[in-house]
Amino acid sequence: MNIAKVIVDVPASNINQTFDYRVPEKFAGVLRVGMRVVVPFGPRKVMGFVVGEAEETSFDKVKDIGDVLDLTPVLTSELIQLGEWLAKGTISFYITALQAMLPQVLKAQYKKELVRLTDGELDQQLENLFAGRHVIPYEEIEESIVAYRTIQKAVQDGDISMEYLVKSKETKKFVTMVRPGKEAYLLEEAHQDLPRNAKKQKQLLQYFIEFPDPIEKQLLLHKIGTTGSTLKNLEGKGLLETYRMETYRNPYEDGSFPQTTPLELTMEQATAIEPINKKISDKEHEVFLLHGVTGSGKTEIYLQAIQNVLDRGEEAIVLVPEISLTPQMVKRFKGRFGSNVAVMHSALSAGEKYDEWRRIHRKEVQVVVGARSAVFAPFENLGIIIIDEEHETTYKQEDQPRYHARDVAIQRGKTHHCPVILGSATPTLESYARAKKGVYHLLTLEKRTNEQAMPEVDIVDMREELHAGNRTMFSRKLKDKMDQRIGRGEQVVLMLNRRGYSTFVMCRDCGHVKECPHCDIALTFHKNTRRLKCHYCSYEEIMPDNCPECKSDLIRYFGTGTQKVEEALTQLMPEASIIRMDVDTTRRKGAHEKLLTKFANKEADILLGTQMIAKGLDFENVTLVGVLTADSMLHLPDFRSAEKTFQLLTQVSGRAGRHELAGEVIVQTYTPDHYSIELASTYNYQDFFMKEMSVRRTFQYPPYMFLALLTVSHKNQVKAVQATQNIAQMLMKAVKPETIVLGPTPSAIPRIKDRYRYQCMVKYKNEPHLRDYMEKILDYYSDNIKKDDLLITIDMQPYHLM
Ligand SMILES: Nc1ncnc2c1ncn2[C@@H]1O[C@H](COP(=O)(O)OP(=O)(O)OP(=O)(O)O)[C@@H](O)[C@H]1O
Ligand SMILES: [Zn+2]
Ligand SMILES: [Zn+2]
Repeated sequence: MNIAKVIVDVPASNINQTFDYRVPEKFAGVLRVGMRVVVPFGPRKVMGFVVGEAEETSFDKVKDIGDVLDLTPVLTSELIQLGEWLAKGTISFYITALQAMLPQVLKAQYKKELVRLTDGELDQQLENLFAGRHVIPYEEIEESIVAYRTIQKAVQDGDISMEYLVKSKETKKFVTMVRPGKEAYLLEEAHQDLPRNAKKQKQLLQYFIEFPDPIEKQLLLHKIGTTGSTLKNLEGKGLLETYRMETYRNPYEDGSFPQTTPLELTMEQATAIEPINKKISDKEHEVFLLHGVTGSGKTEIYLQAIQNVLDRGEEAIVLVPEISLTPQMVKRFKGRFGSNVAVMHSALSAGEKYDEWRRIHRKEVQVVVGARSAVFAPFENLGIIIIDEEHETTYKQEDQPRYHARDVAIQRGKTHHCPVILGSATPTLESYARAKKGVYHLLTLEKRTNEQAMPEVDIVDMREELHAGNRTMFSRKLKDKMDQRIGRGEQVVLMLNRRGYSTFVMCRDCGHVKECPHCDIALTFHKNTRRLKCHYCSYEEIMPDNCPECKSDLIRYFGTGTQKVEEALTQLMPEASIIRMDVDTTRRKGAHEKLLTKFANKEADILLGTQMIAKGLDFENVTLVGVLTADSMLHLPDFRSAEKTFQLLTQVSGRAGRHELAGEVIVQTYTPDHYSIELASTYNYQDFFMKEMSVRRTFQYPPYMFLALLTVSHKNQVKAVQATQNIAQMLMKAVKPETIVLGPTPSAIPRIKDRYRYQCMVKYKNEPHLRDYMEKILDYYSDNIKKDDLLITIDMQPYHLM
């Protein structure tokens, strides 16, 4: 390659294109498409991706590539194209789309070093470079005479490796290994020659006489119960050798998952998997919507379809919503496929994420189970992509590039000619409507695998409780049932639907609510610090003793946080033991898993938590599920609120009675007649779908119409309104007459961090050029964006309408 076409790390609209750079002699034969480079850009040096190559360029003055950051490409050609598609579809910069596909560590220029992995002879130039050291700073290459080719080859041969210095507490990247330095009979001789009192040395030797395989030093010392100095003695005599070996920061000890074998499929499962397997063997793309009630064995279908893919030497991506929340899910995949599985989710440290990514990149695993961004796993032979709980909104990314993992999965499925499975007990209206139209292939599982009936759901009207004089947050029925179940040694799950709730502060005398001075939103009360905090900016203040308006001292906090429920529960049922699970108690890594294990071991009677307990949990002994406030989401300014309520109630009800013991669900609500609550209580997805579709048709929302949301923000309110007004007019002139342009309207949160926010919504059926119009708008305002701090965000598939 003479000329490299580079996308530089400068996210600006006039730079959203490739630039040509000459490849200097020292990188000839080394540089390949998909690698990251450092290039001069104006007065600066910036990072960039090589996305294409050419023998010559039409530009006169072309600068040289400054440095090469990778020794093997980090992006495949498929991902480079996917990046272009993604940037177009979401109206993002190409560079932003490319960076979204890579682990954090590869997005910036981290310090690097070269690590020697072999004790064997290296190339002489490399030997001189290392000069007896194990690790050298990467910059030393630049000052040395060693050719990049030589380094690249040594890396490919596994003699050295290039490491990023990631700031991470886990530095245990290399372990020291111990192995015999001499043949077994020589060890035995030495063993006999050792003096009697050299007990530990003898034990060490004895160990290697019995087990000559290398073993990790720490483990060995632990086994023998001795220290490093004993080992040093034997090393000095040449009897044992130590060396360093690279290990991955493996957050899941593979060995700790009991192996599982494929189950014999039920009739329903067998019928559902057949067309999937057919597409796998025909190497054809198709999207399947697997609609199966909770506990119907969707996961077993995924596992067996994946096995089929692996048998063909192909690879599989499984997306699950924020996997840290479902360690049980990881267990199921690791249990079936062992160390062939990489796990990627946000709770991993940057270093851990990079390690998992690298196992995929190096083709050491064939399966990845991960959250949203795992859809970009750099596999080259994909045989299936699975999205579990496809209705989860976490599959939509809320920053640039604002993509939905479902769209990316389908795009990759087309490229790789492989099936995509969307699985859910409560599919989104969009997906189900597509399945009904035959765009997706609908597969249905109506029964639980154990033929258990879905648990009975009882709706309790909390208004009646109030009339009857019960002012607690627990209805009499729920309280009675809890007593009964706990008395029998069974367990209870209580869910507090906190979305849309917070603990705000209000004056009981004048009704004044403390709001953030910079954002139009109530401050949240944090009990442990007695401070009020804004969840949109970082503003905080001390909880006042008196109302700032009327000076009354009756200023109190309201709302139902999990803490508050826990307190009330302890008062109501002092003998019951409770595990509370919410953002506060699960912040620390591994905390989530610990709490769940405790509950599974029956160390508590009640598991109390937020939404996070609704998904994927499977406890044998849970026979009662209580939902404390089913309707708190219903009144949010979001056209999906009924759908979300239905989904959540169905999911959480599915937690009860999954095994031998029959389960029961109690749903407390102030709006017992709302169709989403009524229909969820009878597990009637079909009727819910029909009803909600007619609502969406009436109000012209998806899936009848597509939406695009444009949000403008500025410190000056007038400027924000004017720009939005102008944009709405520009759009109205451009779009078809049947397309609806709404706005300017203040956003649901009209001010955040002192910036006023206005929005313009487009509802359309068919606007093939809408993205172009949007880009023109960004172009038109590019000066104001750069110089006047105007901010315009465009979401072509909005989920948060705030
Ligand atoms: N063919 C089968 N025979 C016997 N048991 C099965 C079979 N398939 C699945 N199971 C068991 O049934 C239970 C429910 O299955 P699974 O968790 O896969 O359902 P699911 O549809 O994924 O549920 P959810 O939507 O609640 O996550 C599990 O304990 C699983 O091991
Ligand atoms: Zn007051
Ligand atoms: Zn604020």
